[in-house]
Amino acid sequence: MSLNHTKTSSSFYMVLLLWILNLVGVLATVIPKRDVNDTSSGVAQDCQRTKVVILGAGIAGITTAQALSNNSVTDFLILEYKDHIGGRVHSANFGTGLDGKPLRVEYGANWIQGLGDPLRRENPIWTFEKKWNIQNHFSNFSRILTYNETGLTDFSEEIEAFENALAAMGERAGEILEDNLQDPTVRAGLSLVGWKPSQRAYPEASDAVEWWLYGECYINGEQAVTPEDSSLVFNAAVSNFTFLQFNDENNFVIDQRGHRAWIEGEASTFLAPDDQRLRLNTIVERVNYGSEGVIITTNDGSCVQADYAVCTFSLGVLQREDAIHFQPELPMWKKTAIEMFEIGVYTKIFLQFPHTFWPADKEFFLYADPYQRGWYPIWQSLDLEGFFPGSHILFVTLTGELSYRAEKMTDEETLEEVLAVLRSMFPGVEIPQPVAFTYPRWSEIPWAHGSFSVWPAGTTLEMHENLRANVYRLWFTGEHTSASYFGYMQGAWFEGRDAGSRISGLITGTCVGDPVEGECGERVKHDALHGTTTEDEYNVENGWDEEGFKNGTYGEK
Ligand SMILES: Cc1cc2nc3c(=O)[nH]c(=O)nc-3n(C[C@H](O)[C@H](O)[C@H](O)COP(=O)(O)OP(=O)(O)OC[C@H]3O[C@@H](n4cnc5c(N)ncnc54)[C@H](O)[C@@H]3O)c2cc1C
Repeated sequence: MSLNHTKTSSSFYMVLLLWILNLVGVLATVIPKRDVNDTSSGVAQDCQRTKVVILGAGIAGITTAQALSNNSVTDFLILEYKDHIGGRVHSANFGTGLDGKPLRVEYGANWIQGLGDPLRRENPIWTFEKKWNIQNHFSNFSRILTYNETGLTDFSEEIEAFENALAAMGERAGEILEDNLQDPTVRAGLSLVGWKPSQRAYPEASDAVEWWLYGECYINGEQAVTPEDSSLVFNAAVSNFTFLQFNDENNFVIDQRGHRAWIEGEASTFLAPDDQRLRLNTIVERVNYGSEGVIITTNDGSCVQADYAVCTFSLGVLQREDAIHFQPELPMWKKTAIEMFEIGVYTKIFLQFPHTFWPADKEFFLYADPYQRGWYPIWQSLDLEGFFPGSHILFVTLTGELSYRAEKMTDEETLEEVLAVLRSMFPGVEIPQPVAFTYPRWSEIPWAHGSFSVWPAGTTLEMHENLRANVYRLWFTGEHTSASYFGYMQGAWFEGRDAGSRISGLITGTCVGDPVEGECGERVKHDALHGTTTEDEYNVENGWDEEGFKNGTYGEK
C-alpha cells in the first residue's frame, strides 16, 4: 500500500481506520494484546506518533508533561481545546481599572488555599505562586458584616455556634474513619453534634452561616453541593489535608497577567515558546485505547497515535455523553466511578458600580434570605487596599442548584435579582446601576461542564480509586482524581505529577516515583465493589419482605 495518498484516499483510509479501530478496540477488551496499536494494516501510519499524548493543558496536563520531561521522557504531545493553557484557572477582562484599562478578574480558581509553612509542609501551589511573583492578598474572613432582608443584622452568635459545631463534626468524622464506620452525610454529621438550622432561634441566619462557613472551611461556598449531598468523612478529610496540613490561610489572586501566569511559568521551564509539542485550539473527540496504545482523533479529523494517553478532562466533561467518544466503551467499573462522583458549580458574579455604597472597610457581606437558602449569600468587595482599591467592584457567589439556574438566565434577569438583594441589604441607600456586569456559565462551558469535583455521600475510597485508575494505556488524572485534594489546584498538581512519574517509570522500566508511597506502576482498580449485606441477609428476620423481591427482581410473585 502506497503511503502517498491523495487527500480523498487518505480520508477514505481514515474512515476505514476508525472503523477498524472500533473493531479492534472492542476486541481489545477480550484479547487485550491485539489492539489499536496494531498497525499491520498500515493505515495507522497516517497518525502523528508520540510516546505520550496528554489530553488537556490545565494544571494536571502541564504537570504530567513536566514530570515526564523531568524523567527524560520528552516525546509527548499536549492537545488543548482552548487557545491558551491553564484550564479552569481562567480569567477575563472586566470593567475599568484606575488606568482606564480593563481589570483582569478570575472566573475560576481565585484563592491559593492553605499556604503552608516552608519549615513544615508548603502547598506546592503557594511555592509556584511565589516563584512566578503572582500578585495576591490575604483574604480576611473576619472582616464581615451580616444582613437580612431588613438590612444590617448581627448574627455573629450563629457564626460562633456553627464554628463549634464544625469542630465537633470534624472530630466525629475522624472517629468514623478510624473505626471504619459507615460514612454519613455532612447533614447527618452536623445534626449528630446538635446543629439543626431549622430548629434554631433564627433559621435563616443559621442557613446563611452554614452555607458560608461549611463552604469556607472547604472551598468558600459549601463545596458547591449541599450538606445533604456530601460525604462527611471525605469532606472533613479534604479540608484537613489542606487547612491543617498546610495552614488555614487563603490568599486571593489579583495578578493582571491572570492567575494562570504561574502555570505558564512552569510550562516555560520545559516547553519552548513555539514548542510543537503543545497543540492549542485542538478538540479531542475520540479516544481509542487498548493494552498496547491509543489513537486520539481531533476535531480537524487528524489523529495521534501514542503508547499512552493521559486524559485530564474534568469530571463534567467525562460525564457528558456528547463530549468524548471512548472506544471501546469504558468498562462498567470505570463508568460507575465517573457517574458516582459529582461536579459542583460555583459562580462568581462581578459588578462594578460608579461609586462604593457599602462599608468601605469590610471585605465580606453575608446575606440571609427569608425564603431561599443560598440566595446571593456572600458578597465580597474588591475595593480595598491590597485588592483593587478605588475600583468599586463587588462580586457575589452562587453555588449548586442556584448556580445552574443563574447560568441559564440572561445577564439582565440575573442583574435584576442581584440589585433587589442589594436594595434589601442596604435600605435607604440609592443602589446605582452597575457600569459593568459579568459572570461565567461554568455548567455550560464545553471544556469544563462544571467548576470542581465534590465527594458525595455513599461512595468509598475504593470507588475513588476506580475514578483514578487507568484503563489499559488510557490514564485519567486531574483535580477529580485526587483523594486528598479534590477540588483544589493542588489536587490537579499532585495528580499530574503522579501520572507523569508513573508513566515515565513504565516507559523507562525504572520506578521513578517513590515505591514506599506507591507511586510506581499502574494505578489500583477494583472490578467489583461490594456492599456490606450478602444476598442471604435480605430476609424477614432483618426486616426485609422476601415476597416483594425475589431472584433479584422487584415485583415477581
Ligand atoms: C469557579 C471556580 C473556582 C475555583 N476556585 C478555586 C480556588 O479558589 N482554589 C483552588 O485551589 N481551586 C479552585 N478551583 C479549582 C481549580 O481551578 C481546579 O482544581 C484545577 O484548575 C483543575 O485543573 P485540571 O488540570 O484538573 O483540570 P482543567 O483545568 O479543567 O484542565 C483540563 C483541560 O482540558 C481541556 N479540555 C477539555 N475538554 C477538551 C477536549 N475535548 N479537547 C481538548 N482539550 C479539552 C480544557 O480546556 C482544560 O484546559 C476553582 C475552579 C472553578 C471553576
